Amino acid sequence: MTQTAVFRSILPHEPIPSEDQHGYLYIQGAFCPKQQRRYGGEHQQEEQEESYWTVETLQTALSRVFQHNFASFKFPVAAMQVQLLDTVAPFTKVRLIYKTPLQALHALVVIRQRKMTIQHLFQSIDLDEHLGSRPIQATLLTQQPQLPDTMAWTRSSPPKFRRLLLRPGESETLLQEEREATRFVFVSNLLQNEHDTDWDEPHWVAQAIRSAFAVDVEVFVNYKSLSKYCHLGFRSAEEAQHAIATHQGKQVQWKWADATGTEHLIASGMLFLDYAAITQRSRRRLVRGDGPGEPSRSECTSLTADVQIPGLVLIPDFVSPEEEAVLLAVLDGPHAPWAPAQNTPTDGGTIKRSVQHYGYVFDYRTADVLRDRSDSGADCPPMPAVNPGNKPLEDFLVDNVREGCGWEVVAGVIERVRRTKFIEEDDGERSYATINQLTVNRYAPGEGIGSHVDTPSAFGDGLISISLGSGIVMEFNCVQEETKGLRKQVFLPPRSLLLMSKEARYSWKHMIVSRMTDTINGEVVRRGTRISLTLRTALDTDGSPMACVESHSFPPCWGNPDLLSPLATPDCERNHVHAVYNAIATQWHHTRGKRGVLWPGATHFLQKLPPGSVVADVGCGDGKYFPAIWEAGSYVIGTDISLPLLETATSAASLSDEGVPESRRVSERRRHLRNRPAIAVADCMSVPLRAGSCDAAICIAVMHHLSNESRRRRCIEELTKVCI
Ligand SMILES: O=C(O)CCC(=O)C(=O)O
Ligand SMILES: [Fe+2]
Repeated sequence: MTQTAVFRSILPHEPIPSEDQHGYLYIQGAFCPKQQRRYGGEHQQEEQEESYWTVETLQTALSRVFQHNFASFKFPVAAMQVQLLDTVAPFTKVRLIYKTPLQALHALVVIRQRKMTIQHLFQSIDLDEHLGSRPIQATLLTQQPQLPDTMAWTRSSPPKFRRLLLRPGESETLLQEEREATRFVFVSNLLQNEHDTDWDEPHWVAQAIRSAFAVDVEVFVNYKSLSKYCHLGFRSAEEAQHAIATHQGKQVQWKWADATGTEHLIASGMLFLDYAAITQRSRRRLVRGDGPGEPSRSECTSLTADVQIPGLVLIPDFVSPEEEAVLLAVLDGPHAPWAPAQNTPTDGGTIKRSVQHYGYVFDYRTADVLRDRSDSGADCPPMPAVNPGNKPLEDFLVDNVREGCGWEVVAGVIERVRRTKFIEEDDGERSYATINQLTVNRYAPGEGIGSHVDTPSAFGDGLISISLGSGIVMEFNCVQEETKGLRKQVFLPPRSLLLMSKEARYSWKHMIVSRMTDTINGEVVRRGTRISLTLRTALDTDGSPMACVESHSFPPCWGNPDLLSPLATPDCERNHVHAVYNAIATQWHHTRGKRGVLWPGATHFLQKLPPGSVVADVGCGDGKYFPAIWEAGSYVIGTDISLPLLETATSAASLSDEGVPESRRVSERRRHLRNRPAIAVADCMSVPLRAGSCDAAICIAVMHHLSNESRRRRCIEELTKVCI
């Protein structure tokens, strides 16, 4: 036995491994005397004394306590060895080694039942010190390796069972097969209703049941409600069948004698047994996260099926990887409408993470929704609206994902959420069609969100959070009086949807701890950037849902949606104009570029310009009009948003006269101009030429590519600007 041995805690339902040579108990508390404080007379001066306890003194004291049978204070189980696991004050961890696992179990039960404190322990050896008065925490340990996956239920989430009874519409053959295959058994008439106060120690009851059935059986008792039934998990279906065959209808009277010799009645009456199975939800649990040597360590491994907070639902893979990529590109892209930093202060300063609000602004200062969108700072972008035409929503999403139309995909995913029928315990199906507010949170590694309940008067029931990019652990803290302080962690995988409704929404605070890593399944995982979509129903002051303010105009931006900034390139232009020209630039030039026909009106206009004029050719493409400008005796400065197209204007093909009709050739006199045309990559929304620096501007076959009126107006303004 060395200090480096690996231990894991035994949960109440687990069998105590019979192969364990010894019994191990882990106890926790502050085993060091409190620093003594003396108050000096009138001046109330505080004088502190350093703790003089050392590892040796404590080791001696603890050994005296635990290695003797102190009948007087009813701690009759002497340990073989006492190991102090900490080497510095306040010495919180101690491991006791007993001769047998059963002895360790007895010691555990005594410590728990007597709610033993450290003060209590040391009184038995007349140690007059100021010691802690909080109950010691005791856990039974084993050196056995982890349980097989099928048995490794987490502490907070034992499986849920159902009786294997024939339900209307179900096949009898199927039921028979299920009964033959299950290793779980329902037992009733087993537990006493009238029990003494010492009775309900889980390990103790479990031990009694085990000795009646089989040592290796798992025992699942609902101790909270002290119901008269329990479930047993045998190692195989055959063992389960055997147990039913041998114990059905048996008259029993089981007692359990504790270490002091006191007998406790566990069961009396006629047993009834039946087949049981675990429910679908329980199957989805992850394996236990207890790390080696650290009993009861809370780890962030749980899915909602484990944490069992009523109203908490997690749907993995709610968005596809393709949808996620497109959503991240727009929501974290250059045109994402982040809220100005001054819009996001909390009491303690400015919140670190960036946020976007749609529909209604959530004001972190007042923890309320800004209901009047005409107020300054309340004019966030409207909710992205779907426009699927006659298409089913999912086809609309597939098409827009393929085309990379990100805002349409945001709108489609919101609509998918509104149409989702969530299965909630007790209530059956429920959907949240009234969703009218979206907050996008961007968490860089190390960023989080403080513990909160979303303001009940600001948002209705049903808070939805979709995780994109990195997964993260969300922590829930119970605020309900009876179970206050209960803490649960849920891992939110990327692309999952989390619903918080009812108890999970109103009686639990949620938070994301600001840190760089999460421990998932015992493994420390670095966080990446997480973008979350929080979808809620903003409420009016009378509690009714606010109107849904939505728009098909993308990209969304702050301010009046009718006055969309013309400077922002809409996705449809980016994807259907820019990307297309970039891709086809060379072919386009060959097939219709220089060799195509010029507009007669345009050539006429150019010829009428006074010689020596400077002409801006905005959206010049491959420079098709350059020769006509030069031949008219003018100079040209060409701009275009597509670099590949501009490159064709200076390519070898452009410089050669091969295949170019006589009328389109550049004369010898103008050759020097052709060899180094003045060109620049530029957006026609912002032409980089000084106002009035040109004599004329042309903009040919461009305007129809601009997708809204404000952009077309803006382009014309730019053309006028360079000439006037
Ligand atoms: O990022 C999340 O998933 C949760 C955000 C949240 O709780 C909130 O914005 O109120
Ligand atoms: Fe929240």
